Amino acid sequence: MTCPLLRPASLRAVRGPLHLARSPGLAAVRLQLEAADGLRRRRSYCSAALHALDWQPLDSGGASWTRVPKLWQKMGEGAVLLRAHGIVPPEVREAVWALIPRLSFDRDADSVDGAPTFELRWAREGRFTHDGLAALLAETVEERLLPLLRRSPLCDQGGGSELALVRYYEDGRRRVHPAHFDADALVTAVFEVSPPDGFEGGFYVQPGAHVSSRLPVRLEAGEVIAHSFDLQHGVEVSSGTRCSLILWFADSAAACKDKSRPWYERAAANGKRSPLQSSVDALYNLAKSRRVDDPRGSLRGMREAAEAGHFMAQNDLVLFALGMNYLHGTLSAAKDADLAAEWLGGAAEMGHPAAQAQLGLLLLSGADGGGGEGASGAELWLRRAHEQGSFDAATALAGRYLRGGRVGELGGLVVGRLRRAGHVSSKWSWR
Ligand SMILES: O=C(O)CCC(=O)C(=O)O
Ligand SMILES: [Fe+2]
Repeated sequence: MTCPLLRPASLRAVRGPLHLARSPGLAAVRLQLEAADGLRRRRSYCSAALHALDWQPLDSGGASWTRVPKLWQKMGEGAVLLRAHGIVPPEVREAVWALIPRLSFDRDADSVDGAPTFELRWAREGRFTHDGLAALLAETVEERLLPLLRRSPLCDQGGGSELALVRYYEDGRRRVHPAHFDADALVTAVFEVSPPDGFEGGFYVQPGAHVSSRLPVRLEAGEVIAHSFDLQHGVEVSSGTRCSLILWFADSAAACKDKSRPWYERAAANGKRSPLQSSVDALYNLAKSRRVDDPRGSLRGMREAAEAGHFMAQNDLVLFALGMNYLHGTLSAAKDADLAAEWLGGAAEMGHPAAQAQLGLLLLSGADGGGGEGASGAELWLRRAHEQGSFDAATALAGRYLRGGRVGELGGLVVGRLRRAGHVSSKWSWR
C-alpha cells in the first residue's frame, strides 16, 4: 500500500556546552549589544506579545485557519496554522487508540533534544511501513486529510507526504518536545489521538523566542492541526498520557526519495528578491539540512539567517562554527569567544533559552576561579535559561551552588528539579 509519504529525518542536531579558553565579561557583551542597532531593533520585536490566535473559517466543513506572526521579525505574514474536526472518523481514532498499547516505541535520539524519541515511524519514502496503522489510516490520510490540505492556505506549500510518526508522551517516558521548527517537512499535520481529559498540557505554538510567548492549542480527540514549516511549536504534557500521530509532507514524491528540500531553496531564493518572512526560516532550515554534506555552505547560510534575526540560527551558528573550528583548528579561541558572545547575546536577549544557557556557560568558562564579573553574568543568564526549563543551565547552576556551598532556596529548587527529572545522582546531595 502506498501513499505520498516520504523519508525519515536523517540529521541529528548536536548540541553541547561551550568550553572556551577566554570569554568577555557581561559588560562587554552588553556593550556589544547596545552598539548593535540591528539587535536593539530585534529586541523590540520580542517585547510585543500575542495574546490569542485569530481563527478564521476555511470552509463550511468546520475547518479554520490562522497566521501565527513571529515576534522576532517585522516583515511577512506569519506561519499558517490550520485546525479541523471531522477529518479522522471517531471509529478510526478509537481503533488507533486501542492499538497504541500494543505498539513498541523507538528510543533513538530525537533530532530536537537528543533524548529518547518514544516514537514509532509508520510511513517513510511514500509508503506505509506499519500494516496495522496503514490499515486504519490510509483512507483517512489519502481521502480526507490531503484534500483538506490542498484546499487550504497550505496548498501552495505542498502535497506529498514525507514521514509519519506516532508520538507517545507520559511521565517516565517523554513528556516534552521542546519548541522547534520541523526541519524536514514542508507541511506538518498532527492528529490528536488521546482523549483530552487524559492529560494536562499538550501542543503549543511559540511565536517568540521566550517560553512566555507560548500559546496552547488545546485539541479535541480526533482533531487535526496542520502547519507550515516556519511555525515554531512544541509539546509539554505536565501530567497524564498523550498520543499524537504526526505526518510530515514534502512537495513531491521525488523530494521524498532523493532527500532534497526544494521548497527551502525556492523560499530562500524568493526571499532574496522580496524579503518574505518564511525565507529566513527557509535559510535556517536549509543550512541545518546541509551541515553534513556541505558544512561551509551550511555555515554561510546559518550566518545569513542569524544576521536576518533568526534567534535559533544565532545560537546554532555559534555551536556549529565552534565545532568546525575545533575540527579544522582554524580560528583563535579568543576571537571565537567574542564573536560567540555577540551572537549568543542577541538570541539570549530575545529570550531564546538555549542561547541563554550557552552564553552562561561561555561566560562561566572564561571566569577565572569562578568569581568576578564573568561569573555573575554567567549566573544571570543561567538563571534565566533555568527559569525557562533548560536542563543544561540547571545542571551548571547546581554544580556551582553545590561546589560553592551556597545551596540556599534557589539551589534547592534547581537541584530538586534535576533530581525529579533523574538528572542528579546521589553524590550531588548536599544534606
Ligand atoms: O506530538 C505533537 O503534537 C507534535 C510533535 C512534533 O512537533 C514533532 O514530532 O515534530
Ligand atoms: Fe514538530
